[in-house]
Amino acid sequence: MPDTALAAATTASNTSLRSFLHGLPGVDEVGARARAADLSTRSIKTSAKAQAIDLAIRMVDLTTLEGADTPGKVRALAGKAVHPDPADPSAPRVAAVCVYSDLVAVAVEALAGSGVGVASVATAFPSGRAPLEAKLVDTRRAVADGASEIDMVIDRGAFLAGDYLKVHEEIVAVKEACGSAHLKVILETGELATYDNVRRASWLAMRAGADFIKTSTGKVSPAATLPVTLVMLEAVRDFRAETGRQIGVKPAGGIRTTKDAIKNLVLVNEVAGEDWLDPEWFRLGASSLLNDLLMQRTKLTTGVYPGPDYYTLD
Ligand SMILES: O=C[C@H](O)COP(=O)(O)O
Repeated sequence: MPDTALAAATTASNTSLRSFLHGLPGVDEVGARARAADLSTRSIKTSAKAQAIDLAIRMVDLTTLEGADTPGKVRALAGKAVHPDPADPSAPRVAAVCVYSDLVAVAVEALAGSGVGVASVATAFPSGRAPLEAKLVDTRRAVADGASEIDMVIDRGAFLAGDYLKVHEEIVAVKEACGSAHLKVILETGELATYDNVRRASWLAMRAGADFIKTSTGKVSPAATLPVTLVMLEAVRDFRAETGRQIGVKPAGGIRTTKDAIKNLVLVNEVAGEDWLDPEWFRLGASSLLNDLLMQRTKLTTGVYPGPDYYTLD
């Protein structure tokens, strides 16, 4: 894509955004599925597996996003984020704990000095259906309480209706409200209907200032499928080639096993490249992946699986 096309997309008009996004090359859906399936069959050596598991742990955004969340649950999760395996201090800490905005202050206090970030969902998560003013209040409150990362949802209704300008402007406004906090933009790919839309939404979010693009809220199925993550990894790769700016990727929702995590890491390496194989550029949003990573880690070290009650609940 010529630079002039990219420059034109910065003009804040729906016509220019539409022209840019619909001018992106179409996604070969069959090809994307086939490539993701092919890459997911790659096996890795035992020594590489140990490294991959530790990397995956360091990439986890340990998430609780339930209506029944309590300060006590968030404190327990924070403890687990810092010391995932109480019996093995060599187990690395996770990247961040991800909570609703009203629980940010609790997480920040519990994680003070730990190096684990606090991410907060915002902007009327998970639906995204609220006036922009309310979304900005939500964002500013989370940042004021100490969130270092904001996970915003896009307005899928506006996107699907072709109102790209509204989506663009909301992301720009939320980015500004974030201040120094990093902004992850959730596309909710399970509602975007086509892979072409996933590519368009990725570019729209990146153009508007996203630091990360994230697949899903975890509240809609399908969530983080490998072909969708592949399309988003292609987008960040191509965006960096065009602009020199590197954007992170966060698949989230339904990632529960070490196998799932390693398939994602293979995808990152093969599609975007090893520059993305770092928690700064790739995260795994998950509420119940960490225990499986810890179990597989212990199995590699000791040769036996720990019992089912060994780890605290995710
Ligand atoms: O952002 C993370 C997701 O909400 C987690 O989804 P999950 O509960 O399916 O792991």
